[in-house]
Amino acid sequence: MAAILSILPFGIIIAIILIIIVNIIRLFFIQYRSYHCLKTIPGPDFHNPWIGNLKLFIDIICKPNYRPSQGFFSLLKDLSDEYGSKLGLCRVWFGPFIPIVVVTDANIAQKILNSEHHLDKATPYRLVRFVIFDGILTCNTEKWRQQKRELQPHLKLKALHSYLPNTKHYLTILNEKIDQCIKDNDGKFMDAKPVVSTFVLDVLGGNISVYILMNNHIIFSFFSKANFFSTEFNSLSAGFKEPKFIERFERMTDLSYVNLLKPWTYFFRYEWLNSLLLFMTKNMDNLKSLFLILRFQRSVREIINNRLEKLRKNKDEKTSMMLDTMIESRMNPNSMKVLNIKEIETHMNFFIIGGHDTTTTSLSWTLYLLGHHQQIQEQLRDEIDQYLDELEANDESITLLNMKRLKYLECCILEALRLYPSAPIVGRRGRSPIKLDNGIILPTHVNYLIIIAKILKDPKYFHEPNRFYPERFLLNNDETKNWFTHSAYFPFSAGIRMCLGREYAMMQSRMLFINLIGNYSIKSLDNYGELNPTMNVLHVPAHFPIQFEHRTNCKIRKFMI
Ligand code: HEM
Repeated sequence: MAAILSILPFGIIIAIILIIIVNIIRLFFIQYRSYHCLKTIPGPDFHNPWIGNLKLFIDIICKPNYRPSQGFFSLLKDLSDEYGSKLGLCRVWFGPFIPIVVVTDANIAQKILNSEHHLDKATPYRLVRFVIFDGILTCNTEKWRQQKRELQPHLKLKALHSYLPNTKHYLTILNEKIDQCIKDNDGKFMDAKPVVSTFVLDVLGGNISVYILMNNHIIFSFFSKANFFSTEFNSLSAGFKEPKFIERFERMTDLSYVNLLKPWTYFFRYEWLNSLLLFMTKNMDNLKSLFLILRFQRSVREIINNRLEKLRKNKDEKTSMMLDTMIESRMNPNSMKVLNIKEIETHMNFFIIGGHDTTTTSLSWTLYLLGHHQQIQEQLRDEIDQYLDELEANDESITLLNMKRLKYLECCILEALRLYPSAPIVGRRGRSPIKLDNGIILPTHVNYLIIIAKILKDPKYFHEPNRFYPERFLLNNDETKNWFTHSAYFPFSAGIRMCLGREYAMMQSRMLFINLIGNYSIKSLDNYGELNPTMNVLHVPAHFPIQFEHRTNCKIRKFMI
């Protein structure tokens, strides 16, 4: 016994060394195999697979005053322009461990997105985990199935119905603010983005947790309780002032791209520590951003805990809203799955951040385009007026179902998303090889970055791809059939891991534009085409000056009550 004990430490050391050696050999083997397969795909030259094209990326990130994520994405776009036009894909060896295949062909994209073995997210998604944790957007397949089951009910049609009164409530406040601006400043706003962004944020906060709507006043909303960073919430009441954490999130996700260049970050999973190191080394202001995010996360936790306490004391206060439903799973002994505080927090974080940025981007660009295309705005106005007349004649109110009658409105929103997709790139990682129609085999463990933004403007599928032309969705000709058959229009991604919030986003967009176009005529005050959209993790929202003018005889207001 004593002899065994004396050699035990030695045995453990040998075992650890063996595990390391086996893993290195395994990695080497995977690397070699991937290298061999990917050699056939066009892409920039490199001399060995351990370093690959890393230098290309380092050059970008080391450029002074350059935004890392912007550089990263424009490099991918440039590479696909240079090498990807023939096959619709190119490879870049993002050494030492990440071969990346950049996809710009609709058919290949669909093949990957619809494959059961390609549900894992690409490695770069890990970089934003320190902000939104290992939530539904970034987690791997096994965890994702569970998270989807938990989140899906809150984004289904039944839940969306219950979100309508809250959305109407915030639209009324939005109108009051715009009316005030018409009185004080001729209806001119220097920047349209905060107008949209604060509305989206308040509605999201309300939809998570509004539970009493009394005399048309919301008594409890996630944000009004949050008091995030002493910024007044609701943000609409604060006069279109965006809370600080929104801007900080943008800056931090941007900077986190620098982590992509540190191979150890792929193994070392404590994202927050990686981030702390990164932000500390950059500058104090970035460090402040990090602490702001941590405070945001702490506030979210506090709200959940307080609400839990309250519901424990009085179960009858429970509503059907997202936060309460999740909390209830903790108190109900018959629950299929008991969510812990961390899991609820992860869902809340994702809902706020994921739901806010994407929708704000899409709405701000739609507004921008409508403000520059008066004829299209006119046509939309006619459709909305006719819809409101019908509602009035039939004594109906605005509902999810009847809003879908507004076909031209839907076309405008979809066309704006085609030109400026909120999520311009999606990424996947393969658990098995995939064989393309042209015989090329893409090996396991490859990261795919699918440039949706480029596919949505592919002239093969979209005639005059840079034109804002909502009617293209109504046509029934060869062009439409072509992109429909090839599923070339997918701004919400595709396959079973596509956007869960699509209907939610469409509802919010429809409501906003029925209200804005119904109430005002809108003019974008900059020169069309001068606004240069930057591609980031998300497309950057449109910042542009805008002017609202009252319409005469508008009927919309009585439908917002
Ligand atoms: C115009 C607005 C939006 C656009 C264009 C959009 C687009 C997308 C895209 C492209 C993805 C796939 C990302 C990937 O595969 O990496 C995605 C995922 C997702 N989106 Fe959205 N989104 C929008 C709004 C929203 C909103 C408002 C919510 C919820 C409040 C939401 C919830 C989700 C969820 C839960 C996922 C993850 C789905 C999964 O992995 O199963 N989205 N979205």
